[in-house]
Amino acid sequence: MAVHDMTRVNGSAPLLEVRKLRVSLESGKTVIDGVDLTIGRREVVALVGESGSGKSVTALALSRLLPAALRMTSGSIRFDGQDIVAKSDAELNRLRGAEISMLFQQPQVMLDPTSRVQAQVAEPLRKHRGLGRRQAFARVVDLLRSVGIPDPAVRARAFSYQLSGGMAQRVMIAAAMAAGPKLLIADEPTTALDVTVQAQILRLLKEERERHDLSILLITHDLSIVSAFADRMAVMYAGRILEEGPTQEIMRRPAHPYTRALIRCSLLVPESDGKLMSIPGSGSQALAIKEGCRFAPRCTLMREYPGLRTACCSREPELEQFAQHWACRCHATAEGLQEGDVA
Ligand SMILES: Nc1ncnc2c1ncn2[C@@H]1O[C@H](COP(=O)(O)OP(=O)(O)OP(=O)(O)O)[C@@H](O)[C@H]1O
Repeated sequence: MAVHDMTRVNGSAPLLEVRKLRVSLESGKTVIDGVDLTIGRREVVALVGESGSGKSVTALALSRLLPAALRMTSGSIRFDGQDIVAKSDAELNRLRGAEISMLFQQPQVMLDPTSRVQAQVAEPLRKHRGLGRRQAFARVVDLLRSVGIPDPAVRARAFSYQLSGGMAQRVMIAAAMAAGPKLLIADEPTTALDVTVQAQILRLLKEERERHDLSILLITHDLSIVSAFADRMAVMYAGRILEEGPTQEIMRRPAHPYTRALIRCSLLVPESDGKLMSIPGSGSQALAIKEGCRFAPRCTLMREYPGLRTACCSREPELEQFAQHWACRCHATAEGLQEGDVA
């Protein structure tokens, strides 16, 4: 049996390697339960899944920015040869913004309305690159120009409340890119924007990746964005990754019934009964399941193939390899794939 281990991506050592990450609430309740995640250099990896599945907590854990109520209880995080878990607060402070940057959903909320654009974009330049006021201003204007902001010297002196949502997100990207990070974690970066602006921002992120050899972890609910933008995707459910691999392969041949349901929901095409597809039940109770697959209570295969019940409900299925991607095997077994079809 192939073991889920991606120590190399496209033949080279990955930029980020997360192994068996666990995060719990102070009460002891586990919210991230053994996540493995690998991001190669210049690779875009999308993390998808329902609300509450643990995407944002995973992203925050990567640069050790968990809120006080949550703590990492085990696992390893290696970034560019560095052990993130062993780093001191001062070392993490130097890393964040310089080597790992973050981009969030609501740019107008994230920007300080009382401070000028130039101050906010210059902050990482002054902190991590030691630039003086004048040099930093010139660099800010260059950065604003590079993210497509017209009249950058004028906009640099504006306050962020004077910017549209799309412009504000461009400013956030300029600030995130200012110190030349290797990894950008983008948590729903286009969700608050209208669709035409969404496309512009995604195009800009693609350009940034090309220009700066950037790797991106993209968190999104939107599978059309994943399909257009991500090299690989990881599907998260109740604190675990259920399926992971090259985006186009998973979109064409999803193995896990949860992934299949997500893809069908995203198509917004009515089912045979005329209703739009939805996944019955909710994932909110799934973390409480101690044995077996967390998706089992909502799984259509479980109803169609009662023979699966013993296997799926008695132990958490391990991910196994199908062609180039990973998911649990019992679903393939249920669908009658022959031994030879499973790598
Ligand atoms: N500050 C916090 N305090 C307590 N629990 C939290 C906190 N932040 C997240 N959680 C819990 O951790 C789990 C994962 O939340 P997370 O925000 O990572 O989900 P998500 O997949 O990013 O959802 P969404 O798509 O809605 O942002 C949820 O059960 C959530 O309630």
